[in-house]
Amino acid sequence: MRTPIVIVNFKLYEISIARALDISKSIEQVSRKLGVEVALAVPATMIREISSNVSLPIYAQHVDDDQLGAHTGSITPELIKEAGARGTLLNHSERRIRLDQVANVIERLSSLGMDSVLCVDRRELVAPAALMGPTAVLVEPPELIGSGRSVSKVRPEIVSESVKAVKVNQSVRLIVGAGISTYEDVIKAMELGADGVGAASAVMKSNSPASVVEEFAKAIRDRRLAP
Ligand SMILES: O=C(CO)COP(=O)(O)O
Repeated sequence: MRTPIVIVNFKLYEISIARALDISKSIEQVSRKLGVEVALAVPATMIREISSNVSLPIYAQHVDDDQLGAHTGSITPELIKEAGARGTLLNHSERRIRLDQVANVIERLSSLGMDSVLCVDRRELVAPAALMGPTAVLVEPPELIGSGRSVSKVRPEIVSESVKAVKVNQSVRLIVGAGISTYEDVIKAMELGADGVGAASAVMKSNSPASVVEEFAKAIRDRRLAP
């Protein structure tokens, strides 16, 4: 995973693959223009089409720990890799997995050379999550998700304390999300030491998703250029 990074979680805000592909291509142009890494977490049914047409890292939004065999409806690390994904969100507050499966799924993803973004809902879980060795920990207080009130603005201590906590494992990045909506939200997160931001509704509910991502990317670029 290249950081700093913007992870756009499409969630279920778009069900048309054609429209999701248009959004992805326009975000790809922004990423290229500003030289800022952007990953897209898309519904599993869209991974193949979008990863085949967009050079950005495409992530799944969830994977199961099921093994090959008699399992119905499972989405596994092997399946999303076959579809062209470079990684996945894991244990998102809207799609939890059993805690006893997290370490094994991270190991399976790592053995496939895939990124794992392990989601936690509070700063106290950042250190234990980092010790499981994911690529990144994404901390998102559920009460702020979809609120338009950003964690970096209304709960900056969650960001600063998570930045400290993640250092128990030097190889793990710290990404923050929930309510991230503006240039200022992103630059504040970066100033507090985050390696990136995760966002969904501000991007996907906008009439111009790429324009919102452009503001986020400008904040990351400007922070990088700051003395
Ligand atoms: O869940 C999130 C990203 O995974 C954050 O959602 P919002 O950006 O809509 O607050």
